Amino acid sequence: MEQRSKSGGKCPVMHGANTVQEKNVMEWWPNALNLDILHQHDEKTKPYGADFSYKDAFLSLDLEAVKSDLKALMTDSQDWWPADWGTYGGLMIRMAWHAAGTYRVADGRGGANTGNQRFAPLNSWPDNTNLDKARRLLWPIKKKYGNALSWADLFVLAGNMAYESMGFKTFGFAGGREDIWHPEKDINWGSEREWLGKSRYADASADSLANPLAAVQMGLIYVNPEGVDGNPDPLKTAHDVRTTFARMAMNDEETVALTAGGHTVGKTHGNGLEAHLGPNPEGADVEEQGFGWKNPKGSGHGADTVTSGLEGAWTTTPDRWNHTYFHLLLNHEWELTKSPAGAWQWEPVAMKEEDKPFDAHIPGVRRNPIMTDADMAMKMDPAYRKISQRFYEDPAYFEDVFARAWFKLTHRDLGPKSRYLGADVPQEELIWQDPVPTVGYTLSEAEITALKASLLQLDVAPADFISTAWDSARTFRGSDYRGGANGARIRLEPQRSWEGNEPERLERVLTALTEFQAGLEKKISLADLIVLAGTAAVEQAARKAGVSLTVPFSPGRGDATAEQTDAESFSYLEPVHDGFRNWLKPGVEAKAEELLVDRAQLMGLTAAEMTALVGGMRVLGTNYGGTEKGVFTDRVGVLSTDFFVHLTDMAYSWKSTGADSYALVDRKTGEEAFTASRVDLVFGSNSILRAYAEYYAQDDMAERFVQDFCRAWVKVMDADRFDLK
Ligand code: HEM
Repeated sequence: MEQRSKSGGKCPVMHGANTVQEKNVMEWWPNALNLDILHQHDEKTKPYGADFSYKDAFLSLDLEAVKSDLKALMTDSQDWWPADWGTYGGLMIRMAWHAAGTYRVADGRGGANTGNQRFAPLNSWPDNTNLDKARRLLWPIKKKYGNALSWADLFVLAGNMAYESMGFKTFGFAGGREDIWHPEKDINWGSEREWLGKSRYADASADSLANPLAAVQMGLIYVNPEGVDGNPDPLKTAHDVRTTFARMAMNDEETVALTAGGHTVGKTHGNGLEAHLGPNPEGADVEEQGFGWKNPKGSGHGADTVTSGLEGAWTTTPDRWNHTYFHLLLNHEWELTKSPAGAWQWEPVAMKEEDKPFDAHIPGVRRNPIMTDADMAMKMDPAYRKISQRFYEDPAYFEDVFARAWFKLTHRDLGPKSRYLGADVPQEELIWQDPVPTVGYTLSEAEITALKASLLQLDVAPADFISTAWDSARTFRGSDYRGGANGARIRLEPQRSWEGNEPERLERVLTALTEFQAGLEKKISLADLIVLAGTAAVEQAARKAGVSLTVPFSPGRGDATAEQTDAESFSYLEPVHDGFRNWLKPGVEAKAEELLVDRAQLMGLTAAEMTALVGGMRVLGTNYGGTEKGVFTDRVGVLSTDFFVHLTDMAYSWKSTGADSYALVDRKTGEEAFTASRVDLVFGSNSILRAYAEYYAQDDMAERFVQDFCRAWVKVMDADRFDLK
């Protein structure tokens, strides 16, 4: 940019960088479909080769050595960022909590699973102030253990070891979080262009926070510690806390436990003015080397630290695990005061000296403890108060609830237990892990072939087998590895009643498969049979297109029971659209093509795979409700490229025939040849999707298309088979 202005337009040769950074090509069309999200975290961004297995690398790690190094680090205070009371425990726990706390159950995105705190925007969120120091303190350990320990795993493990070094026994630790190498493009952090702008609640009394967002202001992990929009009022804050923690799948009890267990140790920092802090890491000068929030006051650290602007510790002994949080909160009167930085906080009206914590850096000096507005909510909100009282009276119970909630917080987006790695994985099976029983059988190729033939003899339309297998698998989302065909939860509530699963058709297919299962000598799970039947039908459709191939099938899925299924939590996986089966629930306002791409991203599909699957499903007769819309073929059930061929054929023109209704009109006769939905037309109108559609419409692509469709099919069916990976 500067180069061009300096040259005054005289020199036609651009010196230096030839790529223009300031404007992304697509910014000209702000409403264009974002297909980029399908290609994020491409192999090209990864510094190691495609054959690197983080799983193998992690399993080679001496976890006990890492843990003892981390414990030693907690009390090894560095002059460049001195530890409060000689321990980094509080700082490391806050870092782990902020890494995990971005998780939202609505779309499964965010969370601790990717190490995304290293990148913008999270590395520079106002709420993450000074966590750049926490990460840099960890660098020697990351450097020492290298690729065998991801940043993502290290963040969580550091939080655990912080607790252990301070005397709290954690519930366990599982590794397996693979780092990403650039920020996610798929996470909606909110549309604001201003940090800490107005609260996202249009009305504090209403539940108006748009899903999937789980923070009330841009740049916060959850709520404003000073109160809604910075106005202290613990009851209003309680409402914000309840909504936002529920977005992270935490109930009231877990919420109180987490807040209290978190604030049992460490402190807030506000010994100076936040306004004087330098730019955040992403915006800071090069000599800051990735650090941000340079603090001009005094030493800039230690006793002078400015983070949130609040100042003080919550408990009597914040350098170690203790049980004074509820004692101080519940047994004292608290009044509103301002920190040295001018932030609202609560301090006790009166308190015995020995109940007060020592200053973090000046020996022998005691300070008033403080509470944020959120802590006060734990006392003032009636439901939270009851829980706080119970925890106060039964510290062992509190410890158990907190240990479990901390484990859930930091492990939820790692997915089911089959993805957990390492010797510290807890034995106990937890309902939020969506457990699926393991099966003991194997199937030979001959057995699979025989089963497929018998399944196709059943009185079920092949398209119904395909739809059922698809519906059982399509709930999978790679954002938190939930959903999928494994477990056969499509036969349980709430899934079997979901509108998108066409309950009546589903019932028919399930009844046929259950009877078939009962007649088998070998016990085979329904989850396997659902996928196998769909796969057999796909193979048959391929054969009808003249392509004979065996679609790989990996047996080994289990059938989960209702007791193993958290029905409420599964309701988040309910589809409101399925662009593959050409369905948009009436009343859903989002653009169908955006929903399609979002779903494809969650399923881990590339744009080409998404295109192949849409094109294939259109000709297989799997449209929702058996509709004709988007079926551009007169040979339904043949895995042909007809959808693409007709879509790109200039013999037809398009016209709109109503809401989400279009027709393909024969230019010569003027007759409507096929009817279409908006999603169908997008494959002809969006330049990128059209490129894929044209690719498959080429004369020599029929066989290749069948192969691609089948590969993508297997990818979807096996998306949740972590046991195979
Ligand atoms: C209810 C919502 C919460 C609010 C509003 C809140 C707010 C805050 C604030 C303002 C700070 C001070 C940061 C600083 O100035 O250094 C802080 C620190 C801290 N928070 Fe929270 N927090 C919440 C929940 C949690 C949870 C769930 C945990 C962990 C389970 C947690 C763990 C910590 C820890 C350990 C610190 C101390 C950091 C240090 O010593 O440097 N907080 N929190």
